[in-house]
Amino acid sequence: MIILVINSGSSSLKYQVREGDDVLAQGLIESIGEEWVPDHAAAIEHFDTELAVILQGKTIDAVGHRVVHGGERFGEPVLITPEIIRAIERLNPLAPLHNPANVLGIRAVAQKWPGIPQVAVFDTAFHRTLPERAWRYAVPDELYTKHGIRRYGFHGTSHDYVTRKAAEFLGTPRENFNAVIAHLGNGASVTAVRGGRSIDTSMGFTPLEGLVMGTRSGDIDPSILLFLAREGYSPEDLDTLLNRESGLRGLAGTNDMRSVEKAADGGDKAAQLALEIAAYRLAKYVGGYHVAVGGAHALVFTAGIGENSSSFRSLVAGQLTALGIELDPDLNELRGSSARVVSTAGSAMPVLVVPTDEEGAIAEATAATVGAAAAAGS
Ligand SMILES: Nc1ncnc2c1ncn2[C@@H]1O[C@H](COP(=O)(O)OP(=O)(O)O)[C@@H](O)[C@H]1O
Ligand SMILES: CC(=O)OP(=O)(O)O
Ligand SMILES: [Mg+2]
Repeated sequence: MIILVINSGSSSLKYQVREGDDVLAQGLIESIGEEWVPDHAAAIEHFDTELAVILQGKTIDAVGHRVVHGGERFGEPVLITPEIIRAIERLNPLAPLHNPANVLGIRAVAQKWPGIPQVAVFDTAFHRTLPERAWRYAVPDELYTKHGIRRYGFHGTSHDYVTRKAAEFLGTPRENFNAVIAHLGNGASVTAVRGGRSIDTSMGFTPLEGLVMGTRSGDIDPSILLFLAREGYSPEDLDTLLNRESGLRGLAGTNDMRSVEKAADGGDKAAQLALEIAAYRLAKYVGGYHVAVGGAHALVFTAGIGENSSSFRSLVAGQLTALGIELDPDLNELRGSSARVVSTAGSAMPVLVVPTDEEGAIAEATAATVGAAAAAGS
């Protein structure tokens, strides 16, 4: 089965064409909204020509989409229908950077290839096992019952995949595996895994809570919003401020970790402080989640920063000596595309780097969902 996987961001679209474990094509279209790629439909036209060459007459059997917010309704991957699109759209306000783009991607595919089965795979799904003490905010009940205000958690496809790979790598049955998983990309989140399931995670009602991210503030005192609102900031101003102008960008002027590290190496004090704050905040979560899972068997780094930045891993580990965590400087510098240990033999728990593969996991889920629907229909 040939599957096209689409991960639509607000201004970019990542795609992969997979046949089983083979990646036949992949790409990234940036600057959607600019003149040369006005919208997501135009982005699809961009890679359609390339697809025709690669597929050589074969056709795509199904399309799998990463959908960031599934709310309380969506757990398992679902076959997309017009009703499902509307339900995803109703969740737009909860993931303003992500869900509207996801819907645009789905509609663009439906328009381009009418009738092709499309599947939505939700970032929130893996966190449906959170116990209530972790997903409840300490606010009056009607905020939950009326507005659905609770912790949902995100990056679930990645946390789930990385949990499976890490357990396999260590030879631990998943159901006995406790770990702290740090997904550090443009968006960043950390998950407490107990018995192979998510029991707590740093992102909350939206992907804004938790760690310092590329452009997002992560945790702040909510009174700051009230204060700024009284100073005349509108809801849109606050949204832009915290979702797009904060995090590494707010502290150091850029959301790209490579640029922050380069500036810090060159002596830029703001960049050095940004790294320190981001590492410190993550280390505090790791300590908390080590307690939450009843003793982690591993600390796992993944995604763009987690997989590639040895210096950020080292900054974080430097804050975790109280847990007996110790990185091996040589192993930490080694690069690789498969799971590996970066800690010393004497470290109280292994520190792993496990490359994530959200697209592979989405392709697998898409094939399974389409297969099951076909079996049910025949
Ligand atoms: N070699 C590297 N060293 C440090 N940071 C890196 C490196 N490669 C990628 N990154 C960082 O990873 C982040 C992007 O991660 P990624 O997982 O691709 O994000 P997303 O999927 O959310 O767009 C960026 O901040 C980028 O600078
Ligand atoms: C949910 C989220 O933050 O996703 P991303 O890291 O792709 O922005
Ligand atoms: Mg990502």
